Amino acid sequence: MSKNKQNKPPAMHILFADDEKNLQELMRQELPRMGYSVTVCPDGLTAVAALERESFDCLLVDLDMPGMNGIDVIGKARELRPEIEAVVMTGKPSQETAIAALRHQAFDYLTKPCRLADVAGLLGRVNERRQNKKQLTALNLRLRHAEGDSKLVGSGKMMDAVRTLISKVAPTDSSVLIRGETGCGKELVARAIHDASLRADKPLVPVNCGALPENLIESELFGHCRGAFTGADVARTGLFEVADGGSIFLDEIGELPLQMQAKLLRVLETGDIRRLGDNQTVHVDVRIVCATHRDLEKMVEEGTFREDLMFRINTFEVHVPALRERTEDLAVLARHLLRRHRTDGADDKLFSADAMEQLMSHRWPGNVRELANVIEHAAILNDSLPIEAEHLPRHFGKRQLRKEIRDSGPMKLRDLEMLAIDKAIERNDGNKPAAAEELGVSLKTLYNKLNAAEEKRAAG
Ligand SMILES: Nc1ncnc2c1ncn2[C@@H]1O[C@H](COP(=O)(O)OP(=O)(O)OP(=O)(O)O)[C@@H](O)[C@H]1O
Repeated sequence: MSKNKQNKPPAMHILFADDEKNLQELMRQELPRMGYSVTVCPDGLTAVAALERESFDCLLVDLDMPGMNGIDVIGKARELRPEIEAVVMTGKPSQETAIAALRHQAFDYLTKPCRLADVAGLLGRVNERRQNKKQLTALNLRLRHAEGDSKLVGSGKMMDAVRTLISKVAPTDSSVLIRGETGCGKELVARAIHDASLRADKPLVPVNCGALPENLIESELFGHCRGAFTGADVARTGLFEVADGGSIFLDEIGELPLQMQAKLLRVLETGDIRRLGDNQTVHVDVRIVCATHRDLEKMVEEGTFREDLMFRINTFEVHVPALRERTEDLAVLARHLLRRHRTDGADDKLFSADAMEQLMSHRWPGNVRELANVIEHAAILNDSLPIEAEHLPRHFGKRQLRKEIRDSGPMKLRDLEMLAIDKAIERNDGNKPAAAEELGVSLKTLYNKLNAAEEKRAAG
């Protein structure tokens, strides 16, 4: 097979229905020459019978046929083969028929007599649209895979409360502020809100405010004109415009610099955005969903977050609980996350009792994201099921600590405490607030203990 042929999209299968004998013959002959296969029908009823029997990519149908007209054939085709692209042909064009065709989502409209070149051009466009739809489906699949399943797993009391809040606020157009620790599922909640809203068929555009370089935030959010700044070689549509009609998810809103907070507030209040370098404003209709793991009230006190912006975004708050606060969901979440990698095995045989006990006894400072990573690690290491404790990451949980205690011989309680502290700091790559969180003490207590140990060491 030549390379060219390999790249060619598969030919379309066309259903042609028209009562004109000449046209039937013409299409029977010419459509295969254009590279398409065709089934020719002399009337509407025969066309419907063909639709029941075979699947087609495109329906080319005359409007006026004896027995069943073209609009009814399209209607039936929509029921039987929803993916089909329909093109209407008529010798007597009128506004009513054009409107009826559009109402049935016909792709286009051909007036008879039509030239073969017009038919070829139109079928080329139908084919292109088909390819674009396929690409879109493939991209959506990839996106779903990258984002994971958007189902909110967990049936404990706390997740039930979150779900109730989502179902109440979703259908309104209120701004929502989602709060919770890092990795606890805030983005998933934002998606659930959007999916249950009246904007569900429009885009949800996620923006990680913490990941955008400060000098690019404004152009990312509001767009820019060509030449607006050095390097702006082409105009760019901002994410607010992309989200028009849908929702924007401003993740890590607490990371937004003060100057941008002021600009964002203006946009939220008026709905008008101005591209960088443009004098005109554009009106957008966007629902705002924000998330943060930061204490915004404290930031307001410290002067690093605008109070007026906080009031604008927190009309409605959803608090997503940390994983350690809802251990009742841990087993079902662990199974759900393992199913992202494995489809074999019965649900109740996915983890050994020992492995599950270790998962249950961990404090999960990184929440569900940490659990997802631990499980991915285990799924890669273990070909068979159940997942055993030894497949969990080496530094994981208390296993390592237990082993060190066993290997170290007699030990003072104080030393045991220091060992737990050292391990927690090591596990969290030196991040003391995360280590304190994992140990279940305040950061201040952790520092006090470290200082006391240091003083003791210095004193010999
Ligand atoms: N209730 C849940 N059910 C199923 N999967 C979940 C749940 N909560 C979180 N996850 C999964 O955990 C991972 C992290 O979730 P998500 O990105 O929503 O967290 P986040 O709070 O937005 O994180 P960050 O604070 O870092 O932005 C994702 O893979 C997500 O699918």
